[in-house]
Amino acid sequence: MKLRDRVVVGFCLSLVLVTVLFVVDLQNENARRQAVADGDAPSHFHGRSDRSKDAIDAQSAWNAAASFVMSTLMPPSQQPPTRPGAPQPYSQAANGRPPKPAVPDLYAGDRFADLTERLSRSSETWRHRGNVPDWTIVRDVIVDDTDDDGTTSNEYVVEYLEDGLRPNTTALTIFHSRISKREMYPKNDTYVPLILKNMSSARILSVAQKEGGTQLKLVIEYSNGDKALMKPMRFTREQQTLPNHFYFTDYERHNAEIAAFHLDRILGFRRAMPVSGRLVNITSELMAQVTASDLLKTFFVSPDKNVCFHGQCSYYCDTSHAICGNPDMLEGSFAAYLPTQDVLERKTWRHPWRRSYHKRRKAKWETDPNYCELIRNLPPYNSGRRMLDIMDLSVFDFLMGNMDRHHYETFTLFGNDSFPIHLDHGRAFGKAFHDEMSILAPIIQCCHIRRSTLETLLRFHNVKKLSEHMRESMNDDQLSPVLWEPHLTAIDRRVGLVLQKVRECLSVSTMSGEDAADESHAQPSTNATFDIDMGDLGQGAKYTARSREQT
Ligand SMILES: Nc1ncnc2c1ncn2[C@@H]1O[C@H](COP(=O)(O)OP(=O)(O)OP(=O)(O)O)[C@@H](O)[C@H]1O
Ligand SMILES: [Mn+2]
Repeated sequence: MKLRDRVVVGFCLSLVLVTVLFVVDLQNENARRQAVADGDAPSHFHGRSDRSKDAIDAQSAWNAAASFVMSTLMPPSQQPPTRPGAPQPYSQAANGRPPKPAVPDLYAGDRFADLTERLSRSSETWRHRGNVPDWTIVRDVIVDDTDDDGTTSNEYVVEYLEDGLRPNTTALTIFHSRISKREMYPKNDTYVPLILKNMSSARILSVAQKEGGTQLKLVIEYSNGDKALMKPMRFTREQQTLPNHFYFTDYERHNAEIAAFHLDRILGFRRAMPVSGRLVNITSELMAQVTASDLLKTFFVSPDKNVCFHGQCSYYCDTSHAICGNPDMLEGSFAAYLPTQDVLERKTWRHPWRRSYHKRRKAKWETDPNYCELIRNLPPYNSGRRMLDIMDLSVFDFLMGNMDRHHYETFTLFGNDSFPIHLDHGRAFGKAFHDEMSILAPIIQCCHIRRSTLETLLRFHNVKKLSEHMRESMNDDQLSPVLWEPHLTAIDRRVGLVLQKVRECLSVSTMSGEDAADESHAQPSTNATFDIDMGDLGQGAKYTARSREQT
């Protein structure tokens, strides 16, 4: 081939090559434009075909779906750690993670017709009616302790103490004079709303720290001389008990105190003092009214320019656990003050189903299934109302998840046959997605329930839900909504769980023939055989409130 021919062929070949390169480049350019129009970043995709883009899209969608499924469905312990040794999330809801999946409500569709039928049987079939003189022989599950005519005899503080109480000039002093042997206040009491209103709006005259107890509380005095016990807000409503905290190291929740008062009233117990929420200004309403220097010197301004204070107490009273306003507005619960001890003395009792307050030890009742037999032989549980009051307290605490019932108090004026005061509910409403069945231990182990309490629970289960009553009742509170919704769901679910336990008690007692009229099987008193120290069950002499954890 001549040189001229070679040049022509080479030129033609390079023309073809340039044309091919041009066409390829044109295709890429079209594809890039398409990718931009699809919203995809060009850098993800230069030089790849549509098929490979689809594959990448599918892969990333799967990865996202898989990581979502992993994070929502798998328990945290099985999830691969994001970084070895990385700190684990500190709390459940406050950190933005989705709340736990709903807890199944096993008895939502069960109307407990068997329990309703049992309650409808004529009164002649009730073996124990009125005061129970001897609990060692009672094996009835449902016990009716109202008198034969359906009434309950009562005595009032005012009949005894007219001279000792402050003059009846405020709603609270009148309330004090009407405290009775049966209850703190009567049904539909008109003084309760007045007291709630005053506590949430009256001018605060003085502020001091409450001695005793483990966490910070303030004694608030109003211009009319009335007092309230204030527990300040530490966390938002959604904050749950920290997973690694015991019941005795849990923080107190101001909203739990408010909700517990409403729950006690709705259940018809009326054994708690009225508690109201209030938004206060830390600077002008609290700090300005403090006179004690040891409290005053704990107030400070945080780096975020919020006003804070921490007070002095044995748990969580330091700079790192300070109570802070926003920037100086703070929520708190305000519990109406009880009459002073020198006027109306109270007695402190160790709760028979008290927990161990120890991180490793168990209480006697947790290991001894016959524990109730010990208790039913002991005063004040062996006669009168106290046994049923402990069962009521167990229902009350179970519904709100309160594990911190170490002691309770009664008014000594009325003797042993008087109600336990429902006090100190700051550690209730801590776990909305967990039902702590051990709180029902008194009911499970003794198998007794007061007839009126059972009727009330059945009504809440079958007619208007307890959560609806709670929502309505708490609606007027200044801090409404008082409870996080999952706690209200939990309350309804727990009503079903109590009813189921009562049903189980009834079926066991029927199977063992204890339902028959013959009571000859009554247990002899086992007073002589106690092998544990029950010495301080009757009083709280050994009780120190400084730090409750047992070492
Ligand atoms: N409304 C009230 N009026 C007067 N005194 C009260 C009132 N509520 C509680 N107290 C008293 O204050 C003490 C401490 O209150 P509370 O138990 O609510 O606080 P706490 O810090 O949770 O205590 P603890 O750590 O002992 O459980 C109680 O033992 C009780 O005698
Ligand atoms: Mn407490």
